[in-house]
Amino acid sequence: MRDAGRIDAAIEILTEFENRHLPIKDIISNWGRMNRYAGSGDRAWISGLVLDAIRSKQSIGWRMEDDSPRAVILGALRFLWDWSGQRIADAAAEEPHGAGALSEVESTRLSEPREISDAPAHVQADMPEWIYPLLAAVSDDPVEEGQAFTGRAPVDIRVNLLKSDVAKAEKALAAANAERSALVANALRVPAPDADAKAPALGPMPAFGKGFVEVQDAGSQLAALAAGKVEGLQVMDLCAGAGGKTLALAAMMANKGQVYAWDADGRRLKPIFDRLRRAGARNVQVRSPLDGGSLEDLAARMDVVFVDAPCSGSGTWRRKPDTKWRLSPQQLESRTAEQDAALLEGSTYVKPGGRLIYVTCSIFREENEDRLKTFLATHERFSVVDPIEAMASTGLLAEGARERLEACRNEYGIRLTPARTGTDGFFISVLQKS
Ligand SMILES: C[S@@+](CC[C@H](N)C(=O)[O-])C[C@H]1O[C@@H](n2cnc3c(N)ncnc32)[C@H](O)[C@@H]1O
Repeated sequence: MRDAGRIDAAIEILTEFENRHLPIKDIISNWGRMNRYAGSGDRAWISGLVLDAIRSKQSIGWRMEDDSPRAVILGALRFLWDWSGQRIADAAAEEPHGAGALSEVESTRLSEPREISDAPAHVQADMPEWIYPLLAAVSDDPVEEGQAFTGRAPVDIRVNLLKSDVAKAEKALAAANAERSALVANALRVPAPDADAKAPALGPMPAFGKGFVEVQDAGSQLAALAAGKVEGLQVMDLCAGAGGKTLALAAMMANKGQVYAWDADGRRLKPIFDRLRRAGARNVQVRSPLDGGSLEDLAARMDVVFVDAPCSGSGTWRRKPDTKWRLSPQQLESRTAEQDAALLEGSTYVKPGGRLIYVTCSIFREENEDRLKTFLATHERFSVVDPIEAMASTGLLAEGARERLEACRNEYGIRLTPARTGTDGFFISVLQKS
């Protein structure tokens, strides 16, 4: 496809998103199914543009004085992809697949947009207006925090120490420009590609197929490290889902001790079996409500219970930018009720002297500090302990990481954000039972 047709397709997809409010991933794959002539390069280019536009759609709409999908896509090309006004005008006017010649007003707005510094704060932060105060409550510079969520995310990789080591993995992924993580000793980072560049295809690389490495955000890896020294212990991953944290925990345990992986929604556990096999993790017992499994026998027996709680996913807005605009106050409220339930349930499996790790990939106080405060008010045997100390005890923090993490600490745990740590947003807390 020529750029003209690709731009028109991006406008069509963004229009569908604005009209139907469905997950953008589904809209893009549906578009691909209906337009089979588009090759993989075209689809990557189009979805790259659409996702960039969605990340910053409010600020672009403000600068263009028009928040229509057409204005936002044209503005994304100008302000994010750095295309000249002439290049955009030529592509738009191209027959027969262009989106239609630019109007005089569009040309003027592309060349002389409004100053973003004059926009209201939530527009500068590219946040829905109702969310901005939630961000402002947890950050000294909410605009900067919000803007950091508009960037493309890098791909972080966890080197599976059950099967490989960092030097070997670095060599195996050299073609993808993988570099060492500044936070986790056994992690690599493939930087996000520039605007219309294609991301390297990591999946087909042998290192992935053989289980030497796993894709996992460094923030998620740090969350697993908060379980501390777990080798030989009895560990429960209560909200295991597809097993991201389970795999990291099993590797930290060097296959010694036992992990019990559970999820209230047994269907979510489906990918875990293949992933465990590939990773060479042999100390994980998956229990599922789907086949009548239960955790009853484990009450008050766990050294560590890991609660990777369901959440709004606000920390992952760089990767799933549509969720920033689709989140509602009602959804946020239901998540907090689920968090209280998961925390309460998890606590029943912790033995005296054991630890309860509470993690969300959300930055909001409502899903983190407030939940912990509520829980601690009625569970006096639990108290907050130092999550950074727990991480450091694994020996897997990268040099210098400790100082960076110290800046993220508060009385309940640590909050990671794209602006502060260059990771997805996470909250990580460690409680100890007396
Ligand atoms: C954030 S996701 C887990 C992601 C997973 N740990 C990973 O690293 O890939 C949260 C999971 O918690 C599950 N869940 C929600 N409430 C639960 C509860 N009370 N007990 C167990 N699982 C629960 C959900 O079904 C969902 O799969």
